[in-house]
Amino acid sequence: MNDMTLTERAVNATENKITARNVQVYYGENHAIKDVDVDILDKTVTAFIGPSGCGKSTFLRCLNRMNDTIDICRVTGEILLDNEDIYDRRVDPVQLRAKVGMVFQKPNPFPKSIYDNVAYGPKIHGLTRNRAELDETVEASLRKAALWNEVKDRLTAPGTGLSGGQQQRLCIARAIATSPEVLLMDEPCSALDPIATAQVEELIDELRTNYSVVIVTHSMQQAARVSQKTAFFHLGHLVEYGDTDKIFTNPTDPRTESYITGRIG
Ligand SMILES: Nc1ncnc2c1ncn2[C@@H]1O[C@H](COP(=O)(O)OP(=O)(O)OP(=O)(O)O)[C@@H](O)[C@H]1O
Repeated sequence: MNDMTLTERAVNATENKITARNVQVYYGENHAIKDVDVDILDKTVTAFIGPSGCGKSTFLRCLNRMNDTIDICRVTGEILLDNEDIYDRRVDPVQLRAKVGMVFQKPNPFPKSIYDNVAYGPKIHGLTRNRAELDETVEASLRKAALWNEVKDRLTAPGTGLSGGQQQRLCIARAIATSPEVLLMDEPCSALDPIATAQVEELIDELRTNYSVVIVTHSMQQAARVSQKTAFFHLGHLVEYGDTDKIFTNPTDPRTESYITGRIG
């Protein structure tokens, strides 16, 4: 894969998918996210970068309320998905997470067959009416995750028997199967070899045709390759957010410059 091909493609979306205003996150006394305002665009890949511990994963988890599962974590401020407050008490977090899917650092397929891994979400959310529809959803999701050709003859084999890169694409297929609008990816390539990483990066670029994708990455090269927008976090603050090309070639804030030139982080 040519490093430049992905970033050269023009940003084709300007609509906001997620709007965050004045977001604060606390773990007990630790104020981990401070005054974050950001607009995440639809049909765009947004990269969150910054030194270890700056709050990238914490803020990512705010976007589908995964922080709800951490007892000591408290989130304040406003996060809107299509102008609706995702922290409104009427919002069911399980339904929200079907709309705002997540892929984790380490591939984590369920100890089930390849088919059942992908069918799980549509089944629990009642998205298909019969087996034929479920089969279609499973196939379409595996195709979108660029995995179908590799697994179509062994759908009943365990998902955990696939290679690391295939497992990660299976997890992406599982996330896609509930027809999400946003995909959150927390360092999705950190456990993968360079070939599997290139495949997943290629896939991320394809996914933005249909989804808003937000990716946390430690790799600035990866952020430059896959994203159109980049947010740089430092000590819990969102220091700078803008076009990826601008952030990497002509950042406004000296802290961003120090990070991308390797002086901090
Ligand atoms: N489950 C948790 N319980 C308590 N504190 C946490 C928890 N998760 C994160 N933190 C704290 O929140 C701050 C931000 O951590 P976070 O993992 O979001 O940063 P990060 O930028 O994603 O780091 P890394 O790049 O190392 O993954 C840190 O001070 C961290 O110790």
